[in-house]
Amino acid sequence: MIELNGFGKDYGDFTAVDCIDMKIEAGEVFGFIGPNGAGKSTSIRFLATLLKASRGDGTVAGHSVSRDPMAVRRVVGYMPDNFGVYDGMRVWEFLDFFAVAYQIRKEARKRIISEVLELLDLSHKRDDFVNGLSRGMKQRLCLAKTLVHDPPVLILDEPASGLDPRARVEVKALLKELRRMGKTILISSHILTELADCCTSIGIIERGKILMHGPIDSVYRQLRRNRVLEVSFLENQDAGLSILRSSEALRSLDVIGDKATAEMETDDEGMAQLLERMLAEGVRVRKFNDKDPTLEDVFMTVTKGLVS
Ligand SMILES: Nc1ncnc2c1ncn2[C@@H]1O[C@H](COP(=O)(O)OP(=O)(O)OP(=O)(O)O)[C@@H](O)[C@H]1O
Repeated sequence: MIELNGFGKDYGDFTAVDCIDMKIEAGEVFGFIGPNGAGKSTSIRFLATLLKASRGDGTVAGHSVSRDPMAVRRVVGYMPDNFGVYDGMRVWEFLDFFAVAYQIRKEARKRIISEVLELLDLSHKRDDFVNGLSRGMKQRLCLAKTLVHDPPVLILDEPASGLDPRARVEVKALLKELRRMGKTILISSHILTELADCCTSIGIIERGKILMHGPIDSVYRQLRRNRVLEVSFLENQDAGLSILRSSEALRSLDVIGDKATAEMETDDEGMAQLLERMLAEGVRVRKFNDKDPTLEDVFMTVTKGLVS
């Protein structure tokens, strides 16, 4: 649904984005992550047809971004990182303004505006002035305006930045709802825990280069040579620890009270055999947990923190 093919962007002598390839399938929620200045907004603004490529191209729903930007605009709802809302306009007028820009007929506009206001939980603010809304509400209104032409693709640049925790949870719930409605969503965020909950795939960019991208599970798996095992012992802890220590897969071991945290270089089969051995030798365990890495772990492993 969204592709970048050798896309690159220079600002004068400076290469902001090198030459990147990226593919996002229909129905995905793709988290685009990277340190400050990595090239996320540049790539996003190109896909939203607001910036010309220095090299390469991209497609959205099969339309070339460089050659057919008008077709791309019809299928994309774009929310910029620094959104502006027009003062002196009421909420419904703001949405009507965008609906007119998308050439939606007058009869349909009223219905569509009511629907998006309801979806974004802003119906009660319909006649309020935009500049009187809280930041969270303005952000929701901005998301509402990306939906008025019912685009299959949403490109959202930091939609939850500056929001309080409750408003963030609401944005997350909204993303899930939009995914359920069949939208393909590209979202950039610094808040990794936020993305981990709702993304199906991710791309990590640093210094204008894609370091890794794909379905979130496969990204985790690729980084999972060493896994972290957490064991809590109920009985025969010494036997359990000596089984761990004698394992060739063991890379490090921390023991606090009845809990052991072991870094193991092994696969699923190796983990299963370890548990079988413990049980066979009379070790009783309360917890045997093969701890999943977090998106933060992935991010810290993949990026070098070279951009600031
Ligand atoms: N108009 C411009 N002129 C010159 N340099 C620019 C311009 N826009 C962006 N850059 C530079 O290009 C690089 C990539 O910027 P971009 O905004 O794409 O990064 P980002 O990953 O979105 O960062 P952030 O997370 O801080 O928003 C940065 O070094 C930035 O300073």
